[in-house]
Amino acid sequence: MILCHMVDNKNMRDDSHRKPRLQKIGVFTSGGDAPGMNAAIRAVTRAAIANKLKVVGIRRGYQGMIEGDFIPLRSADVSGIIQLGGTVLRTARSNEFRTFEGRQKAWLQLQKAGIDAVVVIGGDGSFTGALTMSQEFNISFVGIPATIDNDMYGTDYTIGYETALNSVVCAVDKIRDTAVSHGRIFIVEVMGREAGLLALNGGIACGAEVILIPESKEQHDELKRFLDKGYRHKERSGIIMVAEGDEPGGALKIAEQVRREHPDLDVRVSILGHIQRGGSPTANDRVNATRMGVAAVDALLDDQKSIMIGIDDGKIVQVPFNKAVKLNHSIDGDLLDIQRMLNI
Ligand SMILES: Nc1ncnc2c1ncn2[C@@H]1O[C@H](COP(=O)(O)OP(=O)(O)O)[C@@H](O)[C@H]1O
Ligand SMILES: O=P(O)(O)OC[C@H]1O[C@](O)(COP(=O)(O)O)[C@@H](O)[C@@H]1O
Ligand SMILES: [Mg+2]
Repeated sequence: MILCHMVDNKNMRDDSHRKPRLQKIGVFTSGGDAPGMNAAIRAVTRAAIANKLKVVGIRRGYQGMIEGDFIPLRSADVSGIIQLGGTVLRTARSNEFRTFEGRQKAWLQLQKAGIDAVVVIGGDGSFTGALTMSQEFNISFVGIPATIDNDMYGTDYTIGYETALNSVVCAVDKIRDTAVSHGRIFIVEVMGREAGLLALNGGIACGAEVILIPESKEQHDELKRFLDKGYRHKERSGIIMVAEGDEPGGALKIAEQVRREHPDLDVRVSILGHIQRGGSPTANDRVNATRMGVAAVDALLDDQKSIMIGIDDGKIVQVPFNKAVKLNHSIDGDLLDIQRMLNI
């Protein structure tokens, strides 16, 4: 159960309480790109225009904000992008924004462009940056969670996760074909520096024999059990799914260990890498991005600041940034139990 504030969907709005000062908003994407970011940019732009606001696209994340890389966005500018992966506004990881001087430059650029409030589409790092800047300068941010890691507290979905999960499943199904044909153990590494959700659900969906994620150390005993007991299949094949951020290391480290302890096994490594970040967003990613984009503009019009829009149990919610970034999205322990039970 996520503790956060539920919001009703308001189709008929009474705008009389709304602050007249809000005239121009900025929107940008930041951190790792995620399929569905474009659907969110489109929804934010058109919802803002529908509410008589001007919209400015900030290119290349916080780095573009520092450099004043701004473009006006009209309705036609976001035509034909809902189905595109990546982000038309481009993205960046900006070290300069981590400094006070960098954030001050960014604020001066926003002032110069007359931007009153900003929608940030990104992950935990982007929201941490937005929170810090809003505490130092007079600017409001509302966030839309977009990361293939799905590692934000307070929302069941982050934009891009479902698309990435499907990419993992498509890739691993193909790896399974060759693993079985050759009787090989494949150690497949999926993205997630600190988060194992892609590995966990991808592993379940592909029937992986072992799943290794940073959130559960016990899984290494599972790996040992699996390798020691031999195999169900006399073909001696199997898929070991490992999250990039797993201790003591990713797939290459695990492969070294398996080869050392079981030199008889034919082991291969497959690191899926950035293929997981690209591609056309799934229908759900587009719908969620669209709902959250509209809700983000609504929140700014309601004078909200430093909150993330999320989806909890199908409903739009607002979660304070400090909760969304500091608390963890918990892993469903039942899924690990199920995986162990079925792996007999
Ligand atoms: N603690 C921080 N203080 C200020 N800015 C930050 C902080 N953490 C992240 N950022 C900014 O947010 C950007 C995106 O964060 P990152 O962690 O790379 O991606 P994501 O938002 O997808 O988690 C960083 O490149 C940096 O500019
Ligand atoms: O593309 P980069 O900069 O190497 O970053 C890789 C990281 O980005 C991600 O794909 C997404 O992370 P963020 O959404 O936090 O940016 C991680 O799963 C992965 O560890
Ligand atoms: Mg992140």
